[in-house]
Amino acid sequence: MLRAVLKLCCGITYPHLRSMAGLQRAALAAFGQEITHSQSRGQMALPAWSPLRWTESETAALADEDVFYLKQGVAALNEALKIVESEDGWKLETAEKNGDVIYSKVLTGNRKVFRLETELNASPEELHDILFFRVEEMHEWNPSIRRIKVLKHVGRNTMVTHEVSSETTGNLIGQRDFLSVRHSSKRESRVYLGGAATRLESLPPQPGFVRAEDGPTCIILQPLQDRPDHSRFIWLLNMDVKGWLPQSLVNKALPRAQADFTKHLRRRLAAQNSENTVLGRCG
Ligand SMILES: CC(C)CCC[C@@H](C)[C@H]1CC[C@H]2[C@@H]3CC=C4C[C@@H](O)CC[C@]4(C)[C@H]3CC[C@]12C
Repeated sequence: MLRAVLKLCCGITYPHLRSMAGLQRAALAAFGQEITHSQSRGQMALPAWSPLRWTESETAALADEDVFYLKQGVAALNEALKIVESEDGWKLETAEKNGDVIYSKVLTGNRKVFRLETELNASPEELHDILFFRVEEMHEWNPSIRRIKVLKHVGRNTMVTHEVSSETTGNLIGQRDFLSVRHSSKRESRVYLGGAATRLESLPPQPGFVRAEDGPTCIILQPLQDRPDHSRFIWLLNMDVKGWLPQSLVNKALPRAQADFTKHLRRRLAAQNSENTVLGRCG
């Protein structure tokens, strides 16, 4: 099992590692083995971004099922990054006054995906906190979400979540539920969030709900060069909403849902910022 984790972490799945020269890769593999040894002897602190960064007990307790979700999460992030970083085939959908720009692209198999790019008034760390670690609070600031529940944690950076969208609020599509694996990773100053539809025996599709499939999807959070407390926000929406709906309706609703989500995220950040100002003044 440990070998599986090591193989996973040492780069078969991370694209920037896959493209490394042979010698570098060998060095990294050796480094990985060293880490695993030192870690099992409890000698070494790993950097914050490292996917190997689990406590000894967590690693030891990692069941095959956990490795499965971890692998799925990492693979989802990598696949989504490949799509979002591809250069050709993107078409401008909308450009808003607030800076949101949405592009779309049709993938093989006729799936249309959407890439929203904008700037947000928060650092990548703050957004990581709001969008990943505090994902269960999302319904409090986003009316398109009914509820989100974390069903399983694998370490700090991987989880299985159940999401239910709202039945109303500008949603042309109707209520859906999603079961997803979500994974986050930090490299240098960037934060990456990835996700994809997954399965969990204890939560099969629910009667009365259409289970949609999210992903492979990702969000990239990158600090602005001159303002590190602001972020460039790039979000790939890649969703199969399922059910019987005209494609033209779905293709209209998705970028709208994406713009809407970002609008509420902005409001959430503005509320937090004004709260900080008040607290700052009082303190
Ligand atoms: C169009 C209809 C069917 C759906 C509308 C609601 C959509 C936009 C909602 C439903 C569930 C939501 C996702 C739930 C959880 C996460 C994980 C988080 O780390 C980033 C945001 C992300 C990825 C949300 C993005 C927006 C989302 C996909």
